[in-house]
Amino acid sequence: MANPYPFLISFPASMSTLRRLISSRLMRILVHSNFFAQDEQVQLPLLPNNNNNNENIVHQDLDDEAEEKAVVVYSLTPASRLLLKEGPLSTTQFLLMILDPVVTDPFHLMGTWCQMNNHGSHDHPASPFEMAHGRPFWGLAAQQPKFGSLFNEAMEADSQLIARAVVEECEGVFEGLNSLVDVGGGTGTMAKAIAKAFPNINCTVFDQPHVVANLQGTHNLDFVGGDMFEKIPPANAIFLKVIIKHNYFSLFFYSLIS
Ligand SMILES: C[S@@+](CC[C@H](N)C(=O)[O-])C[C@H]1O[C@@H](n2cnc3c(N)ncnc32)[C@H](O)[C@@H]1O
Repeated sequence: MANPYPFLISFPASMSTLRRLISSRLMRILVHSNFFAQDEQVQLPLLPNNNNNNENIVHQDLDDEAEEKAVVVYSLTPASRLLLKEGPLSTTQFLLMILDPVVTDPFHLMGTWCQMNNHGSHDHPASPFEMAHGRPFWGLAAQQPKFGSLFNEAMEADSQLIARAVVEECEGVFEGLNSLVDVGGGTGTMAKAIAKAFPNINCTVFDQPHVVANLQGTHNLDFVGGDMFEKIPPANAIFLKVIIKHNYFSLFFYSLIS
């Protein structure tokens, strides 16, 4: 069957033997970790350097002389399909966010921060994140619009993936509800999916004022700005997704990527 997820990896003849070897090893690791599936290995003439045939994932595996004439065909797996930018359930933005230096830099301070905590110091920063950036996560996300947008897009990508399972597999949870408030609901991806699947439920997305500013609702969806620690809009049900204490934000992401 033709690979429905076209992708081409080719190693030009100009590439050094060492780099080819490294690329070949890298592909093996990616296959081993289920990022690619190795479909077949066929004896074919080497592809021209400027090959534009992108019907299959093709990798010229040049470990030894025998393999020099072989072409190994790979295909994407369910895990790597989630990383296709164009896919409806793409998690690319989420990955880009957790790999952003704003998120990764604090990990380098994790050891120092833990030691400060162990020594009972009272004026230590609340988290490795605060130690690196001098302010809490939400403060930085609000003050740096570029990172704020990256974060919101990441959460939208995650919600798109989860929303499908929630509305299709957990239908019963929403039975009998007239209203629901998604507390810390971000830009409303999850609430939009719920409001669409259950038109009788009035959904409110409640988040920090700058996050929901200028977002348009529908007949059964509205956006309200505020601080969840002060007051939340009343509703039959409260929905919480990925709401965690900011002190542990770094640890949360650490557990995601480790
Ligand atoms: C990790 S995100 C989760 C977003 C969304 N629930 C999701 O899963 O896609 C946490 C959300 O809580 C919001 N938030 C943080 N502190 C808040 C507060 N004090 N009051 C209201 N919302 C807050 C953030 O702006 C962010 O959108």
